[in-house]
Amino acid sequence: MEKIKESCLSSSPLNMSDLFTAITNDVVCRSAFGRKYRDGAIGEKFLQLISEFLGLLGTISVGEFIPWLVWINRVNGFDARVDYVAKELDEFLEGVIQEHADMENSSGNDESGENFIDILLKIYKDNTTGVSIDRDSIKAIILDVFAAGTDTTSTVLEWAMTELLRHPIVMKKLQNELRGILNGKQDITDVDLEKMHYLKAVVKETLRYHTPIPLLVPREARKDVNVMGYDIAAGTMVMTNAWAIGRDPLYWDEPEKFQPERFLNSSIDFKGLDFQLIPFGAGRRGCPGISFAMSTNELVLASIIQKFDWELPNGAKGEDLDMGERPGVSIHRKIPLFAVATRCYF
Ligand code: HEM
Repeated sequence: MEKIKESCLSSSPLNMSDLFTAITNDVVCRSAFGRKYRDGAIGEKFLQLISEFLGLLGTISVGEFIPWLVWINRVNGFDARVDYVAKELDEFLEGVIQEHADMENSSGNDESGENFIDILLKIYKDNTTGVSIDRDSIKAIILDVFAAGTDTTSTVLEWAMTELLRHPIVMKKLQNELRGILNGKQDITDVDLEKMHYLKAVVKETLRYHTPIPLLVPREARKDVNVMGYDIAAGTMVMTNAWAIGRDPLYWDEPEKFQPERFLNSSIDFKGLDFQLIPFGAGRRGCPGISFAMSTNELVLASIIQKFDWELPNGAKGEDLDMGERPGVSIHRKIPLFAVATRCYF
């Protein structure tokens, strides 16, 4: 907030895309690792590795689709990049785990400020719980949370802010709701968020209109099935186009318009039970991070929209914004979003 305030005082444009990436990195790092990993040589290396890792996840590997062409991955350097990133990330995560183990040894069994790694390490050491976990699994779980939770959440914030800047009436309506509920209060609580129905509708509409992972995560059919008249043989890789479902005119009125109002008097939710809106997938492998993601999205959006007025730089209009998308597992803006905080309310 201080950084935005500074830019507001000097009326300088802020790279909102970078800002949202930094916030979500910090939030997930503090929950998963117990501290931020942004500054210094280690932080820089970590961010660069994560970016490589996500890039590799989003790369189409020929061998995955045409198995006899798998040798191409060796020739074009894909396998070498995977090996390099796997080794470096493993070393990094080993270091993080060791740091926590050392801290615990030096400070006894202090429960204060316990984070995800501390809890996993406890399960690792404690064999009275009936649950066992090895060191590799700890590393895999932490990386899973980081990779699944950071990029996706910042994508939602980036597109939500883009749409708010393109739709000044929606922005004003949201600001009125937030300022009405908070009434000058600076800290936003869970109880406040519960009352913010328009905010929730804006986030839902962003998840529908800019589905962060458009093709979800591929699944494999375990047995022969028939879905809506289509035969799917056991072993077939199935991809779900959640983006297309979210824009299907059979289920949505004017699907190509960004209209949060459509969710105000509707019970449609994204928890995997209403199949016309499945940005988090569905079923037992559906996203376990929904609550974490929604709290982060709602809290960040509510804070920046309540505390500041926003405009596009150099008097640009919403319709001037480039809406191009960058390919990847989660779909970011092709060009970073810049905006100016024109007035500060704290
Ligand atoms: C807006 C943000 C997010 C979106 C759109 C999203 C979306 C998804 C999707 C589509 C899947 C695959 C579901 C399926 O195949 O049915 C998934 C899986 C997963 N997500 Fe999220 N996610 C988000 C945030 C998070 C966060 C914050 C975390 C953790 C803190 C998280 C952790 C995971 C994990 C661990 C899986 C794998 C689950 C499994 O394979 O059983 N996600 N997510």
